[in-house]
Amino acid sequence: MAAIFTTSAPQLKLDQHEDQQTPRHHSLDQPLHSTLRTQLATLPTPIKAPFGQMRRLLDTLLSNPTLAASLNNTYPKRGIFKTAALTNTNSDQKLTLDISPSRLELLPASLRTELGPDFDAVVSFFQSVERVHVPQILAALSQLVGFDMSRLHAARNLNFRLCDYIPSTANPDSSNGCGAHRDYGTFSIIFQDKTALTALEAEVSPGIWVPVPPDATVVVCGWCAAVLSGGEIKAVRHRVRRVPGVRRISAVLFVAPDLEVKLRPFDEGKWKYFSDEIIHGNVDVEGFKEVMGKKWRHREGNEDITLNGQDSEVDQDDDIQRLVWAD
Ligand SMILES: O=C(O)CCC(=O)C(=O)O
Ligand SMILES: [Fe+2]
Repeated sequence: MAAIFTTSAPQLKLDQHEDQQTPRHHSLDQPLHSTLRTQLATLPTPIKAPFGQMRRLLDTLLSNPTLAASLNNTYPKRGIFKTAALTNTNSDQKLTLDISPSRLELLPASLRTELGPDFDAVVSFFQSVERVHVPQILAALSQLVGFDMSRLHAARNLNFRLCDYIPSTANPDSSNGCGAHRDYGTFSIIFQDKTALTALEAEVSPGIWVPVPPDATVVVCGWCAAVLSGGEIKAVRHRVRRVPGVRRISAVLFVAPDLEVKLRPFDEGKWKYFSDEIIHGNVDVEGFKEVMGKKWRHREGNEDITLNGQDSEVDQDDDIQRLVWAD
């Protein structure tokens, strides 16, 4: 089913779904590039994620603050293992472990040894996903948008992230595992540990949230894909609902264009839908990541910001919409 433009809001809108029970992401018989166009796409035969080792690594870091501090000291600017949810009741109620390729290079060999085989298993899992699935998805996106996306993704602007939705956060009754957002980059591959009850949800039309099956490995496109494709690819809003007492782990590989890539639609015919900032080539990936980064770190409890004296989620999303789209 094709996506459509509307003239009043020059953003891709999903067609109304006849039956809102399931997100349109798991039609495995459709080629990947056609599902990426409007919704989440499912990877039919994903690499198996080592969730047992992931869980053990997260448990080790949580129960060993000295080890966690040594890890965080290798990247003092932001840290690696983030635990704001242990003390912040309003932020996303999850812990994260962010190990980008560049941060990995900063790890001393002795610390790597201390982190042990579980850490190694997690790193090699992400490296396999990068080797196998990233080219596959970039090829599908290239076919969809009609230009070679892989040449914009040569410098490994990636992040390997584990999310741990532990029950014992500062706000154990909260259902907010991960607040509604769009990812900043080109796409993210989300592996889930099959935990039922808690759910990753996608917004299939404004205000309509639909759970993704807990055993699906999904591809969610982000803002960079939406802009570069001239709105042909949708940046899907998603969130994670949490259930008290239930732990969920996910592993996410975020893929973004190289930092110096200008965020401007490849097809000039689409420029009219975008802001002056975008069409004049004033927004590059690095600058856009900086703006978005403040918002997601705020949502995750790792940075304080106020926007126009407020910090509501709606304002934050509106801000990005204003930066990207024409009035
Ligand atoms: O945990 C998940 O399933 C999704 C997490 C997510 O959307 C994110 O970290 O951007
Ligand atoms: Fe996300």
